[in-house]
Amino acid sequence: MTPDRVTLTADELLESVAPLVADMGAGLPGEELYRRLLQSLRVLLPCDAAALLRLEDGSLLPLAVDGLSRDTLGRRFRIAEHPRFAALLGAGGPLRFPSDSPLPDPYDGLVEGVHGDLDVHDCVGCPIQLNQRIWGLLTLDALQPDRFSLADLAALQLFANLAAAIVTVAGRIEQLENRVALESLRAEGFRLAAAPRARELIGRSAAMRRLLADIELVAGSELSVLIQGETGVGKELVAEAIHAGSPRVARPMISLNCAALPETLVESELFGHVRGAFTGAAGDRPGKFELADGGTLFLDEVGELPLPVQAKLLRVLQSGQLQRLGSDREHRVDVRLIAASNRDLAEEVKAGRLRADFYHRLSAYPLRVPPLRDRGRDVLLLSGFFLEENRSRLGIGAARLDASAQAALLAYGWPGNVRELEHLLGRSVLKARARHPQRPRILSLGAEDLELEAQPADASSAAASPGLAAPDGGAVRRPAGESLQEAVDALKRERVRAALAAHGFNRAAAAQALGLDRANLIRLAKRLGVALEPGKGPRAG
Ligand SMILES: Nc1ncnc2c1ncn2[C@@H]1O[C@H](COP(=O)(O)OP(=O)(O)OP(=O)(O)O)[C@@H](O)[C@H]1O
Repeated sequence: MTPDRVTLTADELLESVAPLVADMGAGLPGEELYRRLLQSLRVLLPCDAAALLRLEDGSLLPLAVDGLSRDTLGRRFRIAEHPRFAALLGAGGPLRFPSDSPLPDPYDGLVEGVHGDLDVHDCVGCPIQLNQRIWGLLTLDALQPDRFSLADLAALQLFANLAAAIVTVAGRIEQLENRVALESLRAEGFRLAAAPRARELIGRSAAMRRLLADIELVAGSELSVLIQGETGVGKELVAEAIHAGSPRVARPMISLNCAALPETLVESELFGHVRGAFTGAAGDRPGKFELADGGTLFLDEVGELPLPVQAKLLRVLQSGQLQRLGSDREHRVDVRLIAASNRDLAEEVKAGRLRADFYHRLSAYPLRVPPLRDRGRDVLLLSGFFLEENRSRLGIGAARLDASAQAALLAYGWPGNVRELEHLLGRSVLKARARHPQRPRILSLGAEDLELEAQPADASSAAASPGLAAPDGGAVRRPAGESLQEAVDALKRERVRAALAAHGFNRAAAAQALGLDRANLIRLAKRLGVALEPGKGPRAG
């Protein structure tokens, strides 16, 4: 709860603002400046929560929060769904929502230390203007009604102005650090505005920051990028981010999942065909390579490409020339390649399943996406992001994680990574809603709502192998003398068998339980010699 309020004096105002002005001159990073701004604001205007949000594409993105749960930082609040935010953005100045305001509070359930509904409270906010345009919002919430006065609104306006100055300073510092001239930033802005936006990569952990810095570095180059990492870590999102940050962004990124196609079709998908090239080729058709001309070709599950196709692909990459199947006409293509795999491709080369020359051509710039268990509290940010998406989709007033749920999410090993978290939260919100037909204003998820399985002690180290798709957490046996790869394969075999049996050999359901694509499961089962039908040998279908 907030301490008793004080009356604002000019001295107090000066005292809280002066250190901030000094911080601005000290070259601190933006995030730290924003955090200090909120802390000073809460000292001056005692309250239970404060937030700084940036306006982007019809949503508000929290940049810094104080007194709100950590997962708030991952949430994206769509303005159309939050009337208080809409009112604040339209207010032109500071605005107060009294405790009897009928408008739902976007922070319902998110104020730290409050476990039930946020029933009686006082809330103020103020738009932040930059270059005569609304840049974002500052908001304050107090659990006590009538906490804020008219004088407080004036102080809030002052802080909103200060926030605008801090945003400008932080932006300048970032530009200087990146040694990017303002003009080129502007040009970049126009270029990006014209192109479709990549999905956002949520995360602030050290591992994610390193990855984001790598993405930024390689995006502007023409190098081929090989993205490796376990299943569900976000490799496709990383590919999108590289394309979005590249000079090719105005041209398309064309994707092909090499595991999803039968071998006979892969070549025609990649290189196209002419009429009559094979049975069923009724007309001329360009391949993905031609469609990606001037842009980026993203080959997902690249380790699944058959060896002859690898050789052909390598020739096209080296010469920039291709022929559609059944044609001898040469087409020139200018394509940047990004490839991804959840297998350890160096191992695949050793095992003779991947051509070494092809591997080296792909991995001019190798990137490894860290597993979710190595991203610390990013789990909570991502949870906030997915909860907000589900809340919005299901028309729920508010969805939150209680302390037990947060602890359980942080303790879990995430063998299926971000995809597993996304699906788990989607399921949990749906089930929790069904359990509460009276529709409470705040749907609060506890650890028991999450249905997280207990982790074996060595699950995370076993899952650390990039070749391992999705162990579901059973016991792991390690016979003496077995190599790591053999042990991993044995574990995979056991998991795939168990999943198929548990789902009556329904491949789609088993694949989903393992966090894999159906086609991937089939390939994996074939490679491991696991029967895809009851009482039979391995067979694709
Ligand atoms: N950092 C992130 N922020 C937001 N969403 C994410 C993030 N990482 C992954 N996701 C989401 O998780 C899901 C899985 O991501 P994606 O398909 O990119 O994984 P992948 O590594 O390519 O998986 P696979 O190896 O199985 O193909 C997607 O819905 C994606 O949007």
